[in-house]
Amino acid sequence: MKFSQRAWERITPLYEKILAMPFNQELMEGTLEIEKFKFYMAQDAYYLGEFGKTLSTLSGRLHDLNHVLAFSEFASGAIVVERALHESYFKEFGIPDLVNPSPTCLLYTNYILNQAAYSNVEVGVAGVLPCFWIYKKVGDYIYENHHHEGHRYKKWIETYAGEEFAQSVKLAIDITDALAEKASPEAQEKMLDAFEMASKLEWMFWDSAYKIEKWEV
Ligand SMILES: Cc1ncc(CN)c(N)n1
Repeated sequence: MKFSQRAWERITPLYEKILAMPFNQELMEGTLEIEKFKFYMAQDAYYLGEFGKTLSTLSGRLHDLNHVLAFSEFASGAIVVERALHESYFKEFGIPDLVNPSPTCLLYTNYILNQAAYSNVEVGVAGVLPCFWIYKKVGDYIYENHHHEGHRYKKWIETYAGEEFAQSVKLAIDITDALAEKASPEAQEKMLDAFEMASKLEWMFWDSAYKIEKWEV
């Protein structure tokens, strides 16, 4: 069985929980409070900068030049394409440019950066795969089930359900599978653990946005 199949099987119950989260259900219905969406967007802007750095770090550590190129393009995609989405919402909602990361956002970004810098490269790659794959699946689910007329969060929905994003996701899955094929069984277990941990952190990220998480101290 391919690594990606094993990985998805491992997180399927968690993925079902992600779909059912109030943040995603209300975003799909268009009833999500603007304040929650604004908080999410601001935190996600911080996240994307760190995600871009993580992808660049991985690009520099990969061996196959096709993989190096793919990760360097993912890095610029995360910063350029997704930032465009954020900027339009930033203007619409008046979100400040400088964002202090919430506890969950800091935890998540530090986790992926740390894995990318200090774990075996295939483990670092497995740690960013949920950022691609879960967003694609959630984006498709929301796209298929939302009402299309005048939806408040249309631009967000179209970004993650779009063809351009789909191609990146497929490539990220294929690269991860290729790296897993060459990895030892122990390294493959670590890859699964990193994939699962990042999936949990995706859940936490949406949850923290719904709660408008604050630093208590
Ligand atoms: C938290 C998070 N995870 C993933 C993605 C999609 N790159 C995102 N925009 N934000």
